[in-house]
This record gives sequence, structure tokens and C-alpha cells, in this order.
Amino acid sequence: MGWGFQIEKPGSTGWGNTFSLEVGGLGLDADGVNGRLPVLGRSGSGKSTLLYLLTFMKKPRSGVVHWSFPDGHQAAWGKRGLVGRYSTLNLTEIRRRYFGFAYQRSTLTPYLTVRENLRTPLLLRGELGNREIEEKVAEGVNKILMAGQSSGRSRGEDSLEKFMQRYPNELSGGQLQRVALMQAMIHDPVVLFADEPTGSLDAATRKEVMGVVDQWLEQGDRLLIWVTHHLSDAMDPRVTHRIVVSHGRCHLQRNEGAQLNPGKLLDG
Ligand SMILES: Nc1ncnc2c1ncn2[C@@H]1O[C@H](COP(=O)(O)OP(=O)(O)OP(=O)(O)O)[C@@H](O)[C@H]1O
Repeated sequence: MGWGFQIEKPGSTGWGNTFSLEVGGLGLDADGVNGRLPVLGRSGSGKSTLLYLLTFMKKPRSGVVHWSFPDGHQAAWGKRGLVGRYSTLNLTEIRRRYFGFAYQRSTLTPYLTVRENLRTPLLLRGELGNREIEEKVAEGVNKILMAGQSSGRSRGEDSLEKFMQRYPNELSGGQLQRVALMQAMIHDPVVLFADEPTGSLDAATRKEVMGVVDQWLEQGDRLLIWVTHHLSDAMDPRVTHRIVVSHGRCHLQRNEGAQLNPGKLLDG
């Protein structure tokens, strides 16, 4: 195996007595899935819960989640947290350099402006000077705001500078989603996790925003794991596999369009 994740058998996670998800045996070679892995399933099936587990935010009840990264570093996550004997990284390093998250409930900090929210992951990564950080933030905002412009929409009189001074509660749902996605990827993580990252966007803007993610993926040794309800994502010819969450279990399926039952997987 090159790099990717593997969950030991038996493996499970859940919320109290109300929800349990079997995850044992789930795993993948990131090179083998062409850098993109959609997660599909009905509303409430456990897709977000699976993402929390894979990002080391929620502990498994049993089993261990093993990640190996393209640079050879390893990390393992069990019921007591990080498993020291299998990990060459600590949690802070993993979160600052290897993982990026854009979750359904906005990951933006409400009392920081768009600029400050986007600066934070770059500051935490600690590799760039102030000027380079400013340039990256402006470039990032430009990329995501340009998405949507070519489809005839305008951001009105707002200049880039004014937009960067806004607070999250001064953004539309679609703008919020785009800034949150940029925040999750601005520090160039190895794995980008996104929970319905384009749910509030119209089809044209969605395509353009996903184009920004595609550019990030093109540099290689990157993996996008994203929850989606869009049939077009699941059927994308570049997608070789998908995770389907159903009836308390997770399955890694090959992307063979005929097997997909949209009514079962994509509603909600
Ligand atoms: N913090 C929590 N505390 C208790 N139960 C939770 C919590 N978060 C989620 N759940 C429960 O776990 C189950 C799975 O939820 P989850 O959010 O993972 O589903 P989902 O597939 O992402 O749903 P959706 O597509 O609607 O976002 C649901 O029954 C939900 O009510």
C-alpha cells in the first residue's frame, strides 16, 4: 500500500446508545482512488460521524484508525486517542499540516474577519512570513470569489479588500461555504475533508468552486474525502471508488454507475 487509511477490525464508533456505526475493515490506498473519494448515504446514516472519526475528532469504540501519509509519517487513533507506538506525529502536527476540514456547521470563527479566518491556518502552519500570508489570503479569496462571476453573478460593489474585512455573519450562505472551503485548504493539507462543501451553491458556481479543489488535487499526493448528495459527484468518471454509509455500516464501492441507486443514497 502507498498511503491512505485503514481501520482495524472490529471497528465501530457512535453516539451514546442512540447511534452506532460499524467501520472495521474500511480502508483505501489514496493513489488507487485517484485522489477523490465521495461519501454517500441517506440523511442521518452517519456520514459526518465517519468524517469525525477519520479526522481524529471522534474516538472509535473499538478498532484503530491508521493513517499513513505520502512523506512516510504515520498516525493511529484508538479509543484512548492517539496511539503513540504507531504514530510519528502528534495531534497538533496532524491538524496543522496534514488535515483540512470544511464541515457543515461552519468552521469559521464568528469574531474574526474573512481575512483573519483565512490567515489562521497559515499562521498555525508557521512556515510563511507575513507578506506571503497576505498574498496567499488574497489569492485564495480571489479564487473562490471568481467562482460564480463567470456565470453572470456579481459580488456587487464589494471590492476584494472590503470582502476580506467582513465577518462571517455578513456573508451569504454560499459565500460562507466558499470561504470555509478555502479556509480548509489554504494551508495545503494532504487530506481535505469536506461535509457537503457546495450544498448552498448553484450548479455553475459549484462547478467552478470544485475546479479550485481540482487544481489543488492536481499537484499529486493529495486526497479529497467529501460528503455529497450530488449524483454527478458520485458518477464522475474521475471517481474510481466511493464510500457508502448505510444501515450502520460503511462500504468502499467501486464506481460502477449501474450499482448506484439514487433513491437510496442521495436523498436528504
Ligand atoms: N453530537 C451528537 N450527539 C448525539 N448524536 C449525534 C450527534 N451527532 C450526530 N448524532 C446522531 O448520529 C446519527 C448520524 O448522524 P450524522 O450527522 O453522522 O449523519 P449524516 O449522514 O451526516 O446526516 P446528514 O446527511 O443529515 O448530514 C444521527 O442519528 C444523529 O442524530
